Amino acid sequence: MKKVMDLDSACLDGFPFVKMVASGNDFILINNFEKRIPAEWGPELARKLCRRAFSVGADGLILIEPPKSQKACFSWRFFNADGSEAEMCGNGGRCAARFAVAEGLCPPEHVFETLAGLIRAEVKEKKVKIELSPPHSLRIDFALDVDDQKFLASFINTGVPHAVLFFAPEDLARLDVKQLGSKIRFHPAFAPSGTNVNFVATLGEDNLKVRTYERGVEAETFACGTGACASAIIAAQKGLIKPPVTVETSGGEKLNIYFDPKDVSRVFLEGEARFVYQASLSKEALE
Ligand SMILES: N[C@H](CCC[C@H](N)C(=O)O)C(=O)O
Repeated sequence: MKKVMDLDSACLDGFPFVKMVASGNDFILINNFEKRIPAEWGPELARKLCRRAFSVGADGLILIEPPKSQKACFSWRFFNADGSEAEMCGNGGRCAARFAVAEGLCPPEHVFETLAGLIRAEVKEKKVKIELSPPHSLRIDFALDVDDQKFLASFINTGVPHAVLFFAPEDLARLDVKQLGSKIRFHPAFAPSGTNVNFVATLGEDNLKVRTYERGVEAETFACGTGACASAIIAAQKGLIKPPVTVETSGGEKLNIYFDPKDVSRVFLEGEARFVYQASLSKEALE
């Protein structure tokens, strides 16, 4: 007898989903308003569906569900590819907002619920702008020893935790992001939750290049929305750039970040969120 905890692939056979991408950060989105997918299945469903080559493949899985509060038109569950549930995802949030409008769940301007708080979204066809939850836990320029290397790091939580380190552009280009990123991601300084790790170069007074090692994907992704915002805020606090900031992501697409350097409680992330395809699950995709 299968417990409800065990994912029942048979009942997911034929279940509709869409694949979306935001600057190379790609996601599987499912309209779970009827709550046919129990919350307990989220981690295992994410691990199975996000596994590239063996299934759909994505950086994360997003379940769109009814809101808990009157202020929002949907709530979501966000799971990284490794099955870990994250409080927030900037690029995933932009995809979710566009998907919710396409599904007829929300008007183009709406609010949705995440574990990091309420997120305000503005959908204008492919271009989506969201306001993050107020960033917190800012720490600028502290020493970080990684094995026998010493780094100057900064930290901020933009819905999820982000460490930020600055490099010269030529050093950033040749950096082994996976090797160094994985060491910092699990560094004791960021225990117990760990952190995403952003490697940043200043390209001009309003232009950054950001490469991100993502917690829960455990790899460099082509873009990280909350990481781009974290990098822009810290660069401004260090006097390196002036907002609005254009962030060049690893995948080559640009993200626009808006905020007042004197009041970083309101941060806006803007970029394209695109539909790649819609399909239905085969139970074999869950084997
Ligand atoms: N991997 C992140 C969540 C997704 C963040 C990223 N995809 C974004 O666009 O903000 C974490 O577990 O903290």
